[in-house]
Amino acid sequence: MVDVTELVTLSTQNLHRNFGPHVAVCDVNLQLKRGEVLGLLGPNGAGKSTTMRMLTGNLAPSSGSIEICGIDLLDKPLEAKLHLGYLPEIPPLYFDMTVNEYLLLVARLHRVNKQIMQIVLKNVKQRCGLRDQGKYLIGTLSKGFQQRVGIAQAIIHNPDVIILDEPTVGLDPNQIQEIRLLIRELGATSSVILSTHILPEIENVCDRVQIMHKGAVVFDKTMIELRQQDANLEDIFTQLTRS
Ligand SMILES: Nc1ncnc2c1ncn2[C@@H]1O[C@H](COP(=O)(O)OP(=O)(O)OP(=O)(O)O)[C@@H](O)[C@H]1O
Repeated sequence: MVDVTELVTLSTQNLHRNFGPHVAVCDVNLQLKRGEVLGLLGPNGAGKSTTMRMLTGNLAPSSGSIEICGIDLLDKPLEAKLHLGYLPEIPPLYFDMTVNEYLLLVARLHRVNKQIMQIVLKNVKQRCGLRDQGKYLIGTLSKGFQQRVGIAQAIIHNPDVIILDEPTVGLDPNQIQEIRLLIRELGATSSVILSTHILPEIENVCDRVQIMHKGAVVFDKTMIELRQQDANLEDIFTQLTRS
């Protein structure tokens, strides 16, 4: 018999964040299962990045709780973060390091075992299409390749939960296709949360979609449910976020 709690990799209870009097995120309750790719949609300022920053331990909630693989993120941040990979809106890159130097640094920070280090580095570069870029300074790479390095740092330690804030922004159509395939591949074994403004991206890549508006989750359905109801995501989005 499968233990359902083992399938849940991330859960939040009444997640809330104010900036002074402004409510940026309001009572977000979320459960994510292993093997699930969740698309987070919302107009500018809806609260997506604030939510993701809280889920990754980069911003303290005003109230509420977050568990990653059953570990309380606020009580045991280091332990919980071992299970997390995060690509923020602006990738955390060092432009004066080579790709190899940077990925080695990130792998060490994530406590990747020394004995498997070279295999891990080779593997992540291969998955992210960076096989030939290892010796280049990150600052000299194109935007698309820098984005790939950003994704590589998020997945290098094989995390259970991967959070990607607009991962395909600034990429050309071929690169977008490759990154979408990679996200699907990641979603086969991990849980992925993906924020994007591109509706077809959600339709192509995600198993479930949530729409945020004014800090709250106003829509939550699986792609199967949407298809069964013959619902149009663009119409739903416009109706729910017009005001
Ligand atoms: N550090 C901050 N100080 C004050 N207000 C903030 C701060 N960060 C975010 N906000 C506000 O919180 C709200 C939610 O912002 P957030 O960046 O989470 O939205 P978003 O959905 O990610 O938007 P976008 O799609 O434009 O990236 C906005 O009104 C924003 O101005």
